[in-house]
Amino acid sequence: MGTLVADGERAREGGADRKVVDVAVGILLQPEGAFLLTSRPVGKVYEGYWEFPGGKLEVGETVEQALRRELQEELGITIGAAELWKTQMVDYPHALVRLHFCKVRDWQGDLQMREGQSFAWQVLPVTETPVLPGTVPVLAWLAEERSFSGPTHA
Ligand SMILES: Nc1nc2c([nH]c(=O)n2[C@H]2C[C@H](O)[C@@H](COP(=O)(O)OP(=O)(O)OP(=O)(O)O)O2)c(=O)[nH]1
Repeated sequence: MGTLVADGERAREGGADRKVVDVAVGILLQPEGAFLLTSRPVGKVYEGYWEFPGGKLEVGETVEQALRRELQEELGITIGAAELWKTQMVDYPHALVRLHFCKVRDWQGDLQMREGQSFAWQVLPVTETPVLPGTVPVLAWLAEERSFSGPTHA
């Protein structure tokens, strides 16, 4: 299971030089506050787990460019501005990832699950299960922002 890495902490597993994989993640927000979760496609690590859509940065890409490409590829939508909100490192057995979470309020096109994912517009508490470990902190940040108390997910 993934372990959240605190700010300033260095991941020791696999040596100090363990490569960090940067990931751009989109929190698509409806005007009333519902947010989009998608399930990880068959064949990927953590298949079937629920997460915010996104993916790894390719060489030379900014977070915003990667997010725009990933959401086009995976969901068939074209996003407007992406506001970088929070960054979180997670140490998984398969990779050490740095997640760049961006809020997106503006996009064009109808949602298409191009990788066979499922999707759900959710509010707190999230009812879809299981939620990816690296997704859980976002729910806590949203809860704080919304003065929501109680469990953030089932
Ligand atoms: N998209 C996304 N990834 C997350 C979240 N939380 C979290 O820990 N991750 C991790 C899971 C993966 O290790 C990594 C994303 O990699 P990925 O395999 O989904 O990315 P990708 O679409 O570029 O994959 P691929 O082309 O290599 O198949 O980030 C989240 O909320 N959304």
